Amino acid sequence: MHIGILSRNRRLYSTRRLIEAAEARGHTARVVDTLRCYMNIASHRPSIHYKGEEIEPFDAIVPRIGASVTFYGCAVLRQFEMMSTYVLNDSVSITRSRDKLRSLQLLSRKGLGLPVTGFAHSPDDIPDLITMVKGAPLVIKLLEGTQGIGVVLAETNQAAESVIQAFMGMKANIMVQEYIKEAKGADVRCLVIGDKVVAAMKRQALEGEFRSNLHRGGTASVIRITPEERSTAIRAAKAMGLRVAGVDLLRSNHGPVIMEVNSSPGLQGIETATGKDIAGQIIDYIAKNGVTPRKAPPKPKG
Ligand SMILES: Nc1ncnc2c1ncn2[C@@H]1O[C@H](COP(=O)(O)OP(=O)(O)OP(=O)(O)O)[C@@H](O)[C@H]1O
Ligand SMILES: [Mg+2]
Ligand SMILES: [Mg+2]
Repeated sequence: MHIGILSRNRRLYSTRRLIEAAEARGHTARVVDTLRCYMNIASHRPSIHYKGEEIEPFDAIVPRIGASVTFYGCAVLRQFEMMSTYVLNDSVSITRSRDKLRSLQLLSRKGLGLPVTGFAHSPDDIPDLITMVKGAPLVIKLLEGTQGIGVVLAETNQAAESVIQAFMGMKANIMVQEYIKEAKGADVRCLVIGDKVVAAMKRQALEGEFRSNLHRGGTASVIRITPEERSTAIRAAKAMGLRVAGVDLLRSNHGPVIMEVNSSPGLQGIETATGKDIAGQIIDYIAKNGVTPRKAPPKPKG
């Protein structure tokens, strides 16, 4: 196979590992800088141009699209889809996963466990919103935050009210969530490939911190997950339409609750914690399940 890895930077751990894994299996791989792809979308024969030339055909594309380039990255990925190239995660699923509210609404519809979560626009509705999510302690989150930045724990209703007011005053989109205290500052990352959880790790927050993000000083260790956690993670990835996903769970008193589903999960933390060759498993999955024949684009219907 000839695999294209959509990534901004070839030196990133996950990108490097995917190339290594592809080459180790006798495939070829090329890093394509997402932001250097450009295209004529009105052409009757969809194509992508790259640094002055039409890009070569790929058997599969592995999108590694960072949160800051979601919009353009998904447009490029959609163009590959137009060209009938197999994409590991498709543009619709990635767009979906980047909107925390939309994701939680979808997961809820599938009956998956979630922390009680509320969302409101008007400051007039704050007291009611706080009551609706059962009062403090509450977690308040910026919808577009990452790496734990913009996630605040409010210990009292009064603190919650002023933090929500402040965020609303800044026109920031937020959601308000029940604080899962019994998780004790830990979450579980399940790495899903296809219909399997291939690896799982526990991330534990620093002493005195509730956010377990590795960027916030959290530490990762290998963990055994329960059958219920396993099936929750697999169903969550499926509900989102993702073939590869990092599903983050909290261990609550009423079973696993999903915090979020990541569509470009990092490989460094989980490979280091578990010692598993996740990049290799991703390439093996594509070789087995992916790769549509390149020369036969589907006939237009109707
Ligand atoms: N409702 C909650 N109850 C308990 N702990 C929570 C809750 N929500 C978040 N946390 C803790 O805070 C951390 C960061 O929250 P979250 O993952 O939602 O945001 P983020 O990491 O900033 O977003 P992203 O992962 O998309 O970058 C989580 O890993 C978890 O440890
Ligand atoms: Mg997170
Ligand atoms: Mg995330």
